[in-house]
Amino acid sequence: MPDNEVPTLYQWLGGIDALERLTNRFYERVRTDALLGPVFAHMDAAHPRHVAAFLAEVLGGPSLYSSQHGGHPHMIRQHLNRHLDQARRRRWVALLLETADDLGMPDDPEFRSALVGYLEWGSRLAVINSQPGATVDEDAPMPQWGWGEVKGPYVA
Ligand code: HEM
Repeated sequence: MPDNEVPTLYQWLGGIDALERLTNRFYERVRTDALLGPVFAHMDAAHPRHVAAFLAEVLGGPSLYSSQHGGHPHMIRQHLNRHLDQARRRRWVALLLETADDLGMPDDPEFRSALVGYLEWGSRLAVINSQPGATVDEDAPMPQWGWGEVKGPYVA
């Protein structure tokens, strides 16, 4: 990457291997969590890999989820009628961030504020899409998330 080029969030966090480490460890914890365990009781063994592919694409990496896993409409479909609530959403976000800390993922203010921003947005949409009457927009584009207001990593 040229020195003056701002990395994507995907590059900054370490690419697909780092994301798969994150989701594998995260869903191990989810399984044993009192609030979230029952919600994910029937989760497929490939679920952590699929979510890593989704996050990779959102955070500026390759279009793995669109090309191999049905794209954004498929993800939305997975949340329909799950009746998720704010308590479960908050636990989901908190556990993911704790797992990122445990794994020593980048914790600079710029990266973490962008990551938290995406997780807040995405998890709130998951709750909305899980309520009775929610429908899937088959043309929904994949979200794209960047550094936001901080514009890039801190350079001393
Ligand atoms: C940024 C937030 C989120 C993202 C990016 C995300 C992503 C995904 C993706 C990509 C899938 C489909 C996986 C596949 O294709 O196999 C999925 C399924 C699912 N998600 Fe989420 N999700 C988010 C938030 C949440 C939250 C907050 C909850 C619950 C508290 C939740 C519960 C579920 C469940 C129960 C499934 C189906 C699991 C199964 O196969 O049994 N998601 N999610």
